[in-house]
Amino acid sequence: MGWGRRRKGPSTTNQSEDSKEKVVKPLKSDVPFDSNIQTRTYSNVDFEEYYKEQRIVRTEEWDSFMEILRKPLPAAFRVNSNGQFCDEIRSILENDFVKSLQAEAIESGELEAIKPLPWYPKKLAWHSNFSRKEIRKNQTLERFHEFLKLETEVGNMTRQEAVSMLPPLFLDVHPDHFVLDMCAAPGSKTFQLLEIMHESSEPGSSLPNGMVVANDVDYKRSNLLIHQTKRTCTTNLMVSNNEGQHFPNKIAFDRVLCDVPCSGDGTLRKAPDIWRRWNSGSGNGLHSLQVVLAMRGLSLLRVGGRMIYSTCSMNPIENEAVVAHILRRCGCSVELVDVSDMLPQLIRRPGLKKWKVHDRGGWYTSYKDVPKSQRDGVLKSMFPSGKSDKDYEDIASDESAEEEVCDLPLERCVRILPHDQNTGGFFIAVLHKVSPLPEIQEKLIQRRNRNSSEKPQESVEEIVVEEASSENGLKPPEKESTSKEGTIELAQELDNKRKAWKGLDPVVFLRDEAVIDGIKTFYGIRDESFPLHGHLVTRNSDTSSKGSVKRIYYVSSSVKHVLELNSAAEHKIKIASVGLKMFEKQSAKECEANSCSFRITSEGLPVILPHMTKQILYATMVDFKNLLQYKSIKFHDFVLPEFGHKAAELAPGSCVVVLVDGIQKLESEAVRVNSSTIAIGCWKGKASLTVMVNAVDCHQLVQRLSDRQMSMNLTT
Ligand SMILES: C[S@@+](CC[C@H](N)C(=O)[O-])C[C@H]1O[C@@H](n2cnc3c(N)ncnc32)[C@H](O)[C@@H]1O
Repeated sequence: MGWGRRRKGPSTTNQSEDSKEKVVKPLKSDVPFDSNIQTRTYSNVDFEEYYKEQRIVRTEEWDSFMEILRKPLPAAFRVNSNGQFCDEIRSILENDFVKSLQAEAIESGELEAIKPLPWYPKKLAWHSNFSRKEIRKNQTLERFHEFLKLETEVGNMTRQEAVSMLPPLFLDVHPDHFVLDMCAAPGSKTFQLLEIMHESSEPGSSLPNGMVVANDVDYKRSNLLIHQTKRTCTTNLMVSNNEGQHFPNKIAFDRVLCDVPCSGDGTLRKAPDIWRRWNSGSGNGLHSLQVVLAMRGLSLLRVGGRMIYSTCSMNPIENEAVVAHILRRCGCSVELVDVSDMLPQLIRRPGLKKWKVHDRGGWYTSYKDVPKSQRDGVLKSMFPSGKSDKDYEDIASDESAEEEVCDLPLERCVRILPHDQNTGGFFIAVLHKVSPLPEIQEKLIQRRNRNSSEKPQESVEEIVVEEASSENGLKPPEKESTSKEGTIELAQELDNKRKAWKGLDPVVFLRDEAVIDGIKTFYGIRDESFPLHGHLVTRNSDTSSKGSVKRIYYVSSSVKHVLELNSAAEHKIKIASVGLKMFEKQSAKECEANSCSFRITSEGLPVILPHMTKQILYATMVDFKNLLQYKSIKFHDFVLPEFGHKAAELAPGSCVVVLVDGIQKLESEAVRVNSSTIAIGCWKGKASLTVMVNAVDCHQLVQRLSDRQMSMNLTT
């Protein structure tokens, strides 16, 4: 609301007496000459007036609601359930930091310094009563800060707002699900979705059959996501840069997370600058985009699938109004799910059934009161009844004078308010697709009538996908190419479309048989255990000027399938990143005869190790720790000479050193790899073994191994 741009309030327009009564007086900032410049950082008169009017809390709660909004948000973090040290980290939190930070908590008037979030499974998510700023600045908290920093950097923990952890939990993701995260960046929920998907798979067992497509229109924010999700070491992720509302309708997803762009006033405690900028226009301005994103999400959802619509805003125009509108559009084909039995420890409020709409002209309780001049910005879908002028004509005037109440079961929506459990504000609606959307059904009937004599009967689901596909010019592939030949054809086709997306290199299946066979032979990888053909991809940017490949990524069968669909659909999905970087070319100088020029990357190691039968060394703790500490050790300098001999005998080049418990296991041909196996990538040179792990990971590993030894000493 800028200076000199005020419009007339509705009370000055030509309206009936009835409607005048229902128009609430304008906000203070709409009154002429009342400055909208906020002098205090933590207040905004418009905000207060708006939410009082919307009655998002009871009058007697108002002060506690406002009080907590002015307090910094406590830090929250999650332990990565797939991390190698998950149990250790949880135990350090429970047994060390809960006690050692307690004195600090008492001093600052809190009962507990850190505690597990009661509603998050397996004590994996924690809440600290200190804000992120306090943790950074306070000296006593320094050790805790260092711990959080290091474990976050190596991927064992993730800092994430408590409320932002909710949508992936409500989504109920299984390992075989195809999941679309429509507005995914910077990616904390994508990370969590992948964790949930991988949770039940042990290293060595097959990769999950499902996958996550993490889409965001903003490529810069997507880079944050790519960086953040690197730590999950997943082969089951594709990152794309499409507009969510135009996401190609080729794949029917089992789950869709629609965490839409919003005004974000639920994050006031974390981002206090919102106090200064807040106005009701932001929510109104986003409503239409939120609706189209949610509608697209539902059309991409397979029948029987679940979608979460979520925002970090408290504004009903971005929340209940959007949900009500999409429910009205979808009729009986979509249900709002009652999730009151999920996460019983979570304190939540029901969705609102009544709200009003505000713009620069003032407040409106129903669409018929909105002057024509304001109707560009105030839409009928923003109101509880969603009625148009025509609809109002059909109802008796005394009935239409009543305050609008939405007749949909919006109480099933989940509202999280900051003062209920010391969090940010959040909104979640869980939607279940019962049948194809009415718009699709309509087309289906028309088409059946047209083609009934010519075409064999198709299943509804096929037609939903096809129907949606034709909208985007997408056609199903003739058949899935699984053979080497098929892969080569696909790669050639992809090559022909190199310029498909400006600024993004196309994904190309690796077809160099010599490279693939070289890798398989050198590391002893058998096709029946871990097929490489058809699963290795690269990009132009990962190819040298002479055409030789520098980086090779591994994609799961699910991702491979989507790549093939996308290829058949003329690359409508704009792929920013795909799969897991597994092999990287070493410079010619480092590669000797009998060696493979591709080393295994740190992120690829956990995935490929269970399938390797060659280039593995087994080290005891002392030599393993020495390697981490000194980075490079001559063969004859290892504490256990036998280990040095084995290292000397190994083929030169990339290898893996696995930590084993006792000397007797050094002989073992293959240590069974499980989630607790500790291994590092190394390079076997002429006279020494060199660690190929970055300094931070080395430091963290030494730290964890020391902790482990210390706790073992204590128990013996
Ligand atoms: C609330 S944030 C998402 C946060 C994310 N889900 C997470 O947990 O880290 C909304 C995101 O939507 C993206 N966005 C905005 N308009 C979009 C559109 N039309 N299609 C897809 N993404 C969009 C923004 O770039 C932003 O990253």
